[in-house]
Amino acid sequence: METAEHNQETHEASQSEMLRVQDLHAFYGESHILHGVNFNVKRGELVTLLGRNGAGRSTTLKSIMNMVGRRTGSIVINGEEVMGMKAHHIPRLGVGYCPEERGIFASLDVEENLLLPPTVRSGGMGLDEIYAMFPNLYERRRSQGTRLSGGEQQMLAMARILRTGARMLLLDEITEGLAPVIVQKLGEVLMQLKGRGMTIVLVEQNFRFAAPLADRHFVMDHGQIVEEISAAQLPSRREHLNSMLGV
Ligand SMILES: Nc1ncnc2c1ncn2[C@@H]1O[C@H](COP(=O)(O)OP(=O)(O)OP(=O)(O)O)[C@@H](O)[C@H]1O
Repeated sequence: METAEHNQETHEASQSEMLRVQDLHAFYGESHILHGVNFNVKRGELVTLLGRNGAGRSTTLKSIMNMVGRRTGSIVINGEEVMGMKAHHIPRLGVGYCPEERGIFASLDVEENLLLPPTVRSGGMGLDEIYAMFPNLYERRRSQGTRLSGGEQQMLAMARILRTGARMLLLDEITEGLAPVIVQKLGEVLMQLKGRGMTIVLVEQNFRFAAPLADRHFVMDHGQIVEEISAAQLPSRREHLNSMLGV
C-alpha cells in the first residue's frame, strides 16, 4: 500500500522532472527502431544522447515530438502524459525541437524567419534579446535564408525556438559541419541558456563540445539506453566511452 510519505516523495520527484521517457518503442512502418527507451531529465539539466550512427538518438527526439510513425510506452513532459497528444500540441507544452535539417525558410530573410513561429508562449524571447544573444543575426537580419552560412542557419534555427518561449530544447546535431568558432559560440549560448534554467537534451557526435556542458550522458545502442554516465563519472569512463562510440 502506498504511504503518504511515498506519495510525497513521488510528487517531489515529478515536480523536479521536465521529461520522463518510459519503455518507449518506436516504429517506422514495419521497422522496430526503439526497443524500450528509459530516461528522465530534471528541470534545468543538460543531458546528451550519445551513440554510434543508427543507435536511435534522432528517433528518440522525434518520438518525443510525435514525429514518427507509431510509438508505445510513456512520455511525460512537465508532468503531462503526451502519448495521446497531436504533434502540434507538443510545442505548446514549452518544447522546442531543432532537427538536423534546421528548417530555415530559404526565401525569407533572417528577421522574417524569426517572426514566423506561430506558437509563441509567454516568456518567449523578444527580437532585442535574440539579437543581443546572436549579434551576427542582427547584422544579417535582411539576408535571405539561402545566403546564410551553415553556422548562421544553425543560430537562426536556435534563435527561432527561443522566440517560442520553449523551456526545454531538443537539439539534434547542432554542431555538425560547423567551423570551430561557431561551435564555440553555440557552446556559449547553451551555457547562457542553462544559466537561465533551460532544460536541454543534446544529440551530439562532437563529444568535445558536449562533455563540458552536460550534467549526464545517456549512451544509446540498438534502440535502447544502455548506460548512464554522470559528469563526475566521466573522466574515469572516458576511455570506455570512446571505445563504445568508436571514436
Ligand atoms: N524515416 C525512416 N524510415 C525508416 N527507418 C528509419 C527512418 N529514420 C531512421 N531510420 C532508421 O532508424 C535507425 C535509427 O536512426 P536514428 O536516426 O534515430 O539514429 P541516430 O542514433 O540518430 O544516428 P544517425 O546519426 O545515423 O542519425 C537507423 O537504422 C535508421 O536507418
